[in-house]
Amino acid sequence: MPVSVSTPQTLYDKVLSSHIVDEKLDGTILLYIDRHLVHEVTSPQAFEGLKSAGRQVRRPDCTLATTDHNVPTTSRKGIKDIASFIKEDDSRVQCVTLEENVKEFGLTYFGLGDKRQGIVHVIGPEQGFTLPGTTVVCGDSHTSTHGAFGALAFGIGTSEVEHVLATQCLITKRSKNMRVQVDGELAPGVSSKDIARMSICNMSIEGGARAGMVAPDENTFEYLRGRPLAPKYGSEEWDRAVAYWKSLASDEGAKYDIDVFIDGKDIIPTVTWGTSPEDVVPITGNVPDPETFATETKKAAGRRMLEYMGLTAGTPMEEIVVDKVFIGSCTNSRIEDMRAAAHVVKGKKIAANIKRAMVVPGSGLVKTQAEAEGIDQVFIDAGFEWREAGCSMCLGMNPDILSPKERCASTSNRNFEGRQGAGGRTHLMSPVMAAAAAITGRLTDVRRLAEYTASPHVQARISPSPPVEAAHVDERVEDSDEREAIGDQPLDLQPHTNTLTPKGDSTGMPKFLTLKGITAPMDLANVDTDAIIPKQFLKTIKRTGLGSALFHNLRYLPDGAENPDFVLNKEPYRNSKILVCTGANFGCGSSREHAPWALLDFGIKSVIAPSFADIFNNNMFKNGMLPIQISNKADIDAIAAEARAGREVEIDLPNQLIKNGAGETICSFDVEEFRKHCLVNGLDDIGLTMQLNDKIVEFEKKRTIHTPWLDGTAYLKRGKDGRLAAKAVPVPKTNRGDEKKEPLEW
Ligand SMILES: CC(C)[C@H](C(=O)O)[C@@H](O)C(=O)O
Ligand code: SF4
Repeated sequence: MPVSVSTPQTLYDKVLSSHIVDEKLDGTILLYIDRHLVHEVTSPQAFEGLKSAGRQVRRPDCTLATTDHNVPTTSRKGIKDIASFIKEDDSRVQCVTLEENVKEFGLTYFGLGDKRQGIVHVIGPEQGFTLPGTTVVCGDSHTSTHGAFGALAFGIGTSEVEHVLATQCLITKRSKNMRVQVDGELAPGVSSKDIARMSICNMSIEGGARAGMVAPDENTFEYLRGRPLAPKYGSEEWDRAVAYWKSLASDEGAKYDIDVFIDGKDIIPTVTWGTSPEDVVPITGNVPDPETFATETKKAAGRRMLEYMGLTAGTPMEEIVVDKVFIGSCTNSRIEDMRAAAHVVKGKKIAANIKRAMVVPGSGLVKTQAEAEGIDQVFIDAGFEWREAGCSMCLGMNPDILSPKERCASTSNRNFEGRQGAGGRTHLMSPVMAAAAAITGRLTDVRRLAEYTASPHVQARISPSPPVEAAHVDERVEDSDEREAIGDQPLDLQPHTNTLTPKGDSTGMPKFLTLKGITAPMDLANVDTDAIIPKQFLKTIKRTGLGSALFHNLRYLPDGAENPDFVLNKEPYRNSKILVCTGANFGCGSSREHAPWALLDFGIKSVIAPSFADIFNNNMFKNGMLPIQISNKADIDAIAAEARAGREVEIDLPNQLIKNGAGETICSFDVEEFRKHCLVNGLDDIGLTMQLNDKIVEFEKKRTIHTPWLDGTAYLKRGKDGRLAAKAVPVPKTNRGDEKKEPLEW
């Protein structure tokens, strides 16, 4: 929705300010959410929360659900239903629970029998559900992908999923702006993941950003043309939308907090060597020597990484032999990725030492398109497996996993310990580089493959994707077989708003005032949420019972016995109430709220660290827990010293002080006023937001006037004139605020 301002604004500022429902003096913002994607892993507890509070989904028409993380990627021919198809109990329960929830709440859902099923971050753009200038959220950290369209898109935890389902809003605050500008030509062999819109925005989360955004331009409009949920191409509404989308680019003279300029020719195909996405080197480089790292914490982390990865410092990256190759994930499983990798593979065979090479398209539609282009056969002829859509070996919540010590060339986005399977070793890279590794059997500079540099795909990554024909897309949606296949889905969604019943009661959390107890010390940096709670424990549909799995891979030895060296297995730390970590970026990676749930279930209510990843930080607060950022090294060392001595530490939230067991102050700490208020009073966010229902209704009326394409019945059949069939239920006039306009003019 346009906002008129005189000072130059960034793209982020524009999208943010046009979605503010309410802003408090302390900067707390109630943000309206246009698009909510839902998947099976992070939603069960949210739906359960709605049910127990008797709440509805406020905007079913702005919510889209699919199953992706747990689903097997084996052939789905003859599939009867998800319950008989998924063999693994926990995965099946999670998927079936989602199906029950979408039915109960009337949401659009792409199940396994539907060609439109796929990874949330692939299907959103593919359907035109993701649109420029929108706010997009999902209980998944890689929601940042959708920023490629000029949307403000970010991952949220399960409590926030519940909040958005119930209120279509989210409580947030303003972020800082960083501009990254890549100029000039890209060198040959530099491709998606090294640099490309959706991949870059996808992995902006790995770079520490909450969201990545690219201003919409002709490439964006071309991509969106004819997508089922985009405004109808050629209609007055399309023109109106494009005019608005064009206004979103950052203004001349807009101010950024940080500016980064990169010359395209300096980018070399990049691979990871360690167990954090930041551990990268150019493929032409060597495995680094941790002894050259700046601090003792980094040196120790580097040594551990080399040991885990089975690598020796100084080894040329190109000498590293791989066992498996995975081309897929929300970073790199689109048709452009398939085409680029197939080009490298065409006419060749995978190397004899490759035990398994898999290609997993990001959605059923990507798969269908690739098959129409003969890409599947290129891979199959070379010895690859051609699979069905899903997250697959990116995370291994489904049967696609690495065995211990197996090394994988992977186009996914995270190389954390155990991410692709316990003991598995992941090297992240682009699709063309993974394809090259499959052919040579080792990490390989794709530019060495003779024909490669002459390929149109070398530079194709910065060109627009071929337009999707409108007729083709409409055909998919109107195809009667397909409608049958999804016959049990609530296709005739009603674009109505389930308005809130404002309840005065917003209490619901236990109050947090002071906390005194044993404090466990940790000296690791970048403690990721995969480490806090590994993927196999995400299959629960409950919030409780995860304490025994906390830090599973660090806490237990491969035979299941306790690791006597791990802090939580030692006395007195088995009874810790606080964790102090001296390394930065605690809780990075995935948005899984299971991480704070596991800490809480163990008994830890507060974590003290030099810095936190944003989603994890939010997730702690949403569970009545307190993350405390202490950036002063002397202070955090002093707290860690108390912890190491086995003495109690006290946190006094009302006075914002950390004290030693004797009650002497070690240091003070900052906490946002609003968050403190909620913790101290045990307030529940949803209850608070519900009290602002009038403002939300007011916002929705304006949204309908300014961006009517965001309300909708989405998948209803359209006539030749682009209008929805009579079966459609119009948006209630009271909510549109524009009596004269035809409600269903798409
Ligand atoms: C399961 C989900 C919470 C998680 C995420 O947030 O990223 C997953 O997609 C991942 O990649 O680790
Ligand atoms: S990062 Fe991997 S597991 Fe997470 S959404 Fe993307 S494909 Fe799925």
